[in-house]
Amino acid sequence: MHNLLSEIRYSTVKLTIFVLTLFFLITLTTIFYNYYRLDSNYKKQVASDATLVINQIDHILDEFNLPMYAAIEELKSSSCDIQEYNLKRVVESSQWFRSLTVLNNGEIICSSFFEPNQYNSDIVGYYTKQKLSLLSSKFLAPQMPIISYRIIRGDWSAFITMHASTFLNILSSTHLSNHGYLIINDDWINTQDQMLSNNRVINDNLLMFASDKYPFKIAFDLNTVTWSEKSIVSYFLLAIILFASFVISLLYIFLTAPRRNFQQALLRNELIPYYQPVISAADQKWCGVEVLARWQHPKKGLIMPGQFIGLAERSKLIIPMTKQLMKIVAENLLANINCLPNPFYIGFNIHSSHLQHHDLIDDCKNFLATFPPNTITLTIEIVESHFVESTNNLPTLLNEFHKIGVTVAIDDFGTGYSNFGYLQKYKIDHLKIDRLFVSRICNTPSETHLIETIISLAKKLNMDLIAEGVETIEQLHYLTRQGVEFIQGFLFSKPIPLNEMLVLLTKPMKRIKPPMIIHQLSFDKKIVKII
Ligand SMILES: Nc1nc2c(ncn2[C@@H]2O[C@@H]3COP(=O)(O)O[C@H]4[C@@H](O)[C@H](n5cnc6c(=O)[nH]c(N)nc65)O[C@@H]4COP(=O)(O)O[C@H]3[C@H]2O)c(=O)[nH]1
Repeated sequence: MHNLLSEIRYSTVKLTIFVLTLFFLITLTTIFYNYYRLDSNYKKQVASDATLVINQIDHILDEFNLPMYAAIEELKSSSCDIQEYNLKRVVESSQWFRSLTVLNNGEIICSSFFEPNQYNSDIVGYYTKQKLSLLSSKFLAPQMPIISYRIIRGDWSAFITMHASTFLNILSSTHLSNHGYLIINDDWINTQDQMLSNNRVINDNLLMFASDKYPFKIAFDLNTVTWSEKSIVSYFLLAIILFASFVISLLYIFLTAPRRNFQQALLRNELIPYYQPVISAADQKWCGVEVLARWQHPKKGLIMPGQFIGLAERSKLIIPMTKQLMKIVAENLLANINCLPNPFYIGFNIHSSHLQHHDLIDDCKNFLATFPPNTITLTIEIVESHFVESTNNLPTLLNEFHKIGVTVAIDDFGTGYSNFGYLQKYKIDHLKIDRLFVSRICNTPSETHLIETIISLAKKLNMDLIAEGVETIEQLHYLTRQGVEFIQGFLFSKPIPLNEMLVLLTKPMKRIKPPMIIHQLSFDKKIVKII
């Protein structure tokens, strides 16, 4: 039994862990899936933005080549005096560059911006170090970084200067406008026109893209990107998933709490048997007991079956509960076998699900084997509904019970079923008249006829009758006169714990005599006398 309970506990714990882990994994996967889906979509978006920016900058630089080469060619054949005006016109008409300067053998020949007195090697070196340079302007606009672009044709070369913002504006038009950088050689500038040292920017989350045509790169720093910029939807989705996880976990814990409590009760042996005497109507002596479960709750006290049998059935703990009761009853009664009348009737309520359970027969065999032979009559009480709705294996099962000496009783007989065909179909030993009928004895002729019909039906089918819920002397005598063999009810005793039962067994059962006065009951015009 303990093994079975531990098994149930173990499998429940396993199931709980499994469900929670599964749930946790699903939630986590969903979160990561969404995160990475958004993240990879996001990275794709950044890459496509980067391609657009690079193409646009490449295109602008391409456009510079033509006027620069043209200026070199012009200056090869004419002087700066003549060409200076043209250079200035070219610059004015360009929406991009701010100066155009032509050099020969490294010396400035003509410039749209520099005066001849500024044509020194300092300027030349500064602006023509690289094909493309990012510089802080010395002359153009002191506060604004500039870009210089140089082309070479033989001994001749030319460079233009332009505001870095020309390219930075393009960078700013992307989704990550605030997190973009333009990198020329090793010089970094952000979209706010600030030149930075690269070690302030380099990190693992930096996406960098290089132009194939020109020596520049652009970079986006994803580290500085906030969630809200990535996607407010993903944020919201995460919150919903986490909230749903929380609610479902709470629901799970809340809904499974009664089952867990009951399971704990079984493990702590809080489910105990109470015994209600079954009395022989003929001599009013003990014949046996019906075992009725009680939950001895450590805080709530004694809990009646009406409050937990349903839970035990729903949570599939009714079988372990019955097995545990059988074990306790066997121990209780074996220890006191000498106090018991011989043979002693013991009735257990068996739930219909237990009848499908393959080891019920073994449990009954083991129960009987606990006692010396022929000292105990074990009866399993099955509610009427199970016979009516029974499956095909019921006849086989009933045969098996009879083979091992277990008798079968229909419990709560007559409650709600009008088709009694099953009574002939199955071999049933006892019929327990429900206390509803017993309580109506002598009420009206029709109700009395009903119980008479049940009694005569049981007799015709050779079944022993046990009347449940006998509370009054009138009911007792009426049932005795009708030939009901066994009586159970508060008139003799309520269900009691073992110690009280043992005390009761030592005393002779109180004998209930017929009423001294002739009791007259009037049903319409008939007079019935109960003596
Ligand atoms: N008013 C009144 N009541 C009387 C009188 N004589 C007996 N009773 C009550 O009638 C019920 C008889 O049990 P039941 O019909 O099998 O009905 C049982 C049975 O269906 C179920 N039950 C109890 N123990 C078990 C169990 O171990 N296993 C299963 N499967 N069901 C159980 O719970 C039901 C209720 O059990 P209890 O509360 O113990 O209620 C018991 C008993 O206390 C009386 O004279 N007057």
